[in-house]
Amino acid sequence: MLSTVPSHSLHFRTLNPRLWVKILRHTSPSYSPLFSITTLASLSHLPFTEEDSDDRPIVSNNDTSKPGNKMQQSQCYFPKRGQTLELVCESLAFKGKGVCKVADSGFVVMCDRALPGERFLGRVTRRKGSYAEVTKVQTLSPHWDSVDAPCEYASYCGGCKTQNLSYEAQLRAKEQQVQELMAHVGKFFGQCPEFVSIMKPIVPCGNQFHYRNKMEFSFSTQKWIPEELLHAEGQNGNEYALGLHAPGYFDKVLNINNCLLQSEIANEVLLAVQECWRYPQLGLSPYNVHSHSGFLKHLVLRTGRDVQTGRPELMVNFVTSSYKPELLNPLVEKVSAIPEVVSVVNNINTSVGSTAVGEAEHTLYGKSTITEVLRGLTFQISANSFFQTNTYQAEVLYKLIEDIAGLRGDNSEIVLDLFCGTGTIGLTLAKRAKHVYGYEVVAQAITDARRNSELNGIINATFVQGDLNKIDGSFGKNFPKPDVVILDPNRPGVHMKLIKFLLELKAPRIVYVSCNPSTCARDLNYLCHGVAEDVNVEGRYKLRSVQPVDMFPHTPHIECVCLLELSDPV
Ligand SMILES: C[S@@+](CC[C@H](N)C(=O)[O-])C[C@H]1O[C@@H](n2cnc3c(N)ncnc32)[C@H](O)[C@@H]1O
Repeated sequence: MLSTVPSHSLHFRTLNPRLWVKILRHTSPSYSPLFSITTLASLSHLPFTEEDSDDRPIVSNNDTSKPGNKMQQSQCYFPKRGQTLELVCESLAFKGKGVCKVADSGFVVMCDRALPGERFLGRVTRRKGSYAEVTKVQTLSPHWDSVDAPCEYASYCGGCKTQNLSYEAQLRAKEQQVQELMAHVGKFFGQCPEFVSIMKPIVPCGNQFHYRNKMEFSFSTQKWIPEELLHAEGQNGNEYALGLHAPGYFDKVLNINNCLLQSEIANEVLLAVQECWRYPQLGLSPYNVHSHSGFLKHLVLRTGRDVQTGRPELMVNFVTSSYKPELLNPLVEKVSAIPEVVSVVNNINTSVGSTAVGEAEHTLYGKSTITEVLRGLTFQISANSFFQTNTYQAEVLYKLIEDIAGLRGDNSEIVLDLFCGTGTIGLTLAKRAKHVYGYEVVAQAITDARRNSELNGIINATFVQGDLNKIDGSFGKNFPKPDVVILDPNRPGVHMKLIKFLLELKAPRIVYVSCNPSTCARDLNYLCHGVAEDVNVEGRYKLRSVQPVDMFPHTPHIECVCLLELSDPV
């Protein structure tokens, strides 16, 4: 029987910058671009707990028992709001923020868009207990890895944060982040002699631009103008905008005519819409998120591929606050004149929130879905179905998953695909498996997964809708014991109930695919070392490999594929 969870309220907190504060406080002040065993050795004793994920201060002003000690000095030192500091960025951490230490005190500050090695002046904007946030005022000397960002919006846009760091340096920073998290949150350094060989070098992304097959732009009554452009001639913050949200603003949008992350053809569509949607005679108004009035909410562009010709095919999705197709007609005519546009849909979203998913959908031109090919299988993609956003790198990722899953290929093994989405991973494994069982919470994704298996003539896959955070004793009764479990949760990671289930299930192999290395490291720690707060939960797995994959260049996101093997197979 599964034991009860003593303190699971802690479990779903996302590990936050405080963790980096602890790591950084104890590392050398000089920037070390590569993973350093010395650094990690000096860190291995640090008590990284999940308390690091809440907002309580982890240091106090009173703790000054050993004057002269650098760490103690840092505990006494707090910069003031508005104070300007000269800083050197040491590494990239949480959400791609640059991490720096104040000279002499070692006090940690975080700065958006500061690059490792960059010396700059930063103004303190916020104090957060044990660390402070600063905004960059002026770069004094750039890092030698800095490059000119090719995108004209790179300095202001919330989309790409590290475009002006060379791609090689971005990869090094991501690799270092994963290693440090696995060492300290996963507690693998020190406990695992093969740690260095387990950590694989990051797989770079072959296409560093134009890699996103889906982009969501927002219409707004308020065009965001960056501070440094405020006084430039002709700049007016009251104009309408269509583009991406300014970092930190839900109500201000940076107007964008071209985004280097999406396909060239998607940019053609964006420009076509930009050229005409403001014409007064069309009577189109952007949605106002304050007064909840207005019509146009989002423009979502999805790029797929015609299975027969291999040519790109595009879906244009107008998300509006009500159903008035006659108002959209001129825009539909304009975009459907572009030959690659094969589908124009209208999602109606009457809620006051900013989500682009509609309660109702109408097809205004062409088909209601587009297609894409992945690992030789065809997938139908509708406006709201989940699909890996970087198709090129998803091919690489799924090949890795297939290799790591290590199916014998004699169709004798059972695969359990947890958090299966539209079934893409399970379906790519089905040809080598006896049967695939997929579980997923979103009903529409399960419908898509079943349709995708039919479309590809796959009959050995079963997809079930269910919430994996709410499993009970009956979970596991409807499928045979798996040989391989695929775990692909979203950012919060795996719930303790499921961790315990997996530890009881004792599948020989688990492939953990993660888009958040901090929660991944936490869960791997539980699966390998048990749960410190619950002596009844013992770890049963050995970590065999951690393979970071760069799916999203110029952003802080990191994907990892990890292999776990049962310690004592019975
Ligand atoms: C990172 S996606 C992976 C999707 C899929 N494996 C793929 O590669 O396309 C995570 C999936 O987990 C699903 N999910 C999130 N929370 C869940 C829960 N509590 N129970 C079951 N599925 C959940 C999401 O809806 C999403 O489809």
